[in-house]
Amino acid sequence: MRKPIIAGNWKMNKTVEEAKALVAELIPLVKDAKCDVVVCPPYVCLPAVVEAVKGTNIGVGAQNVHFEEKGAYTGEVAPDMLKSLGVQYVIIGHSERRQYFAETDETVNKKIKAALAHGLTPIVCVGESLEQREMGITNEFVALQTKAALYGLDAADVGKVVIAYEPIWAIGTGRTATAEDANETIGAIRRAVRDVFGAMVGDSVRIQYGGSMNPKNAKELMAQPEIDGGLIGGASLKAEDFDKVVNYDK
Ligand SMILES: O=C(CO)COP(=O)(O)O
Repeated sequence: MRKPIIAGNWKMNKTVEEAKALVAELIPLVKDAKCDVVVCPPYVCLPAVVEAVKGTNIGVGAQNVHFEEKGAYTGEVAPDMLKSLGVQYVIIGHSERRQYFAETDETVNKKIKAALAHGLTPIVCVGESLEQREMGITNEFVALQTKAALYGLDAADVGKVVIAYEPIWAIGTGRTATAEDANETIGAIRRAVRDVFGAMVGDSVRIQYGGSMNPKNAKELMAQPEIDGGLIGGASLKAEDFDKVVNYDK
């Protein structure tokens, strides 16, 4: 059985004060959740959020990481820096980073390896554009992205990775993939993992859906056999909404 994992990607939202207030509201609401609960605030909020969630069931993730250990990389943050703060997860290869910040399959692969080497759990994002979906190449494209992201990893490490399937056209648009489409594409991602790393790893790797997932559609998406959780943008910015997604089963 794969334990569901629901993570909030706050993107570039919340000051430190706002982050503390949101987490304080969230802690009692999600304390009995059956899934793993993660929040991914901006870098500057990480110390305060890590401190605030101590002793609770909420894990903390960053939204990006550099692949080098240290050095002349102005503006970047190394895996060790996150680890020493008490951060457990890191989102890697979000489509916004691929689109606006020149993230490539190659840098995504390097970042995943660096994160794993430092004991951070990568949340690796893959997903097709609207054009690719309309061309009918969604499954091939996400399989390719997945194989490129995980290239050269040990099977044991792949088992620790979380994959997030986020169709680009569904992010922040209010358009969600139908539960069946999301399930089918996630099935294709799982087959890609199985092809390279074997059935055991393919069957155990957790794959989230992301893209306008919210209190209204969470239950239906989570009922799909291939969907092991969610990566939530807009609906993770309000405690009330994120609570309803995390507690989709109540
Ligand atoms: O990109 C996302 C999470 O990483 C999804 O964002 P929305 O939930 O706002 O569509």
